[in-house]
Amino acid sequence: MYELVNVSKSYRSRDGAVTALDGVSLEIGDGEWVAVQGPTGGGKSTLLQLLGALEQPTSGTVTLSADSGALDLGALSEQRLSGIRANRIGFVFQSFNLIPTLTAVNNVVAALRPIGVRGPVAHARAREALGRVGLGDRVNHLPAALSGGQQQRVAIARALVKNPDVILADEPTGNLDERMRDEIVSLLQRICEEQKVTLVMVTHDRQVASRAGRILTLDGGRLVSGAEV
Ligand SMILES: Nc1ncnc2c1ncn2[C@@H]1O[C@H](COP(=O)(O)OP(=O)(O)OP(=O)(O)O)[C@@H](O)[C@H]1O
Repeated sequence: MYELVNVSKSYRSRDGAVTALDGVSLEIGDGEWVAVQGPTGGGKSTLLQLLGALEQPTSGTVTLSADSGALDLGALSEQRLSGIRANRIGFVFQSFNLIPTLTAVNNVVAALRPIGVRGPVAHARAREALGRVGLGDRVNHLPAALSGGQQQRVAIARALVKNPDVILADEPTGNLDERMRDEIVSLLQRICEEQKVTLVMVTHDRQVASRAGRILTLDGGRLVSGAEV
């Protein structure tokens, strides 16, 4: 799915350049579930942003497999990258990031618009995705009328509705209590297994990470364990 070769990422800040990732090389296979751990500032979110084609590496290569051959994400135009994000990558965040003025179903429909799926077809697909995450009876609720766990289910439905190849989740259980955490992780695990979707999850929670097939540990921008498949 992904191959990273000697990837570094620096940001310019007022105090000079900050190296967020430093010489990271790794592979992530199709359908793998990988957890990303490490101390704060270690580079976890930066890695997810590179995998999500939201940022490009300062040096090294990030390649994403495609039917047409491997795509070098650092060499593509913003237009191509946004097409890849819209079609192939689902994002799930700690703070859910739902649009507060849209109902659950319309939040999910919004993920289909950039790939040209609209109208009744989009609504049918969104309802079906909400059914898959156990929210078939909440489709017309606004986010504020849903619990945190339910809002995260809507966000998962929104990520999955386009049938992505990969879900990138940044602390998806960070705002949930333990019971909700376990439900959300089980849901993501089950759906990704069923749909053969690759799952990369940043988490500070060791119990969550222990359920992944592999744990990557980033410290000071360097990959200190988990590179080997
Ligand atoms: N847009 C940016 N501009 C400047 N510096 C940044 C930017 N994004 C990240 N950094 C810096 O890069 C380093 C790695 O940040 P990153 O957010 O990837 O770490 P993290 O492991 O996700 O941390 P946390 O667990 O606190 O979320 C940090 O020193 C951070 O301050």
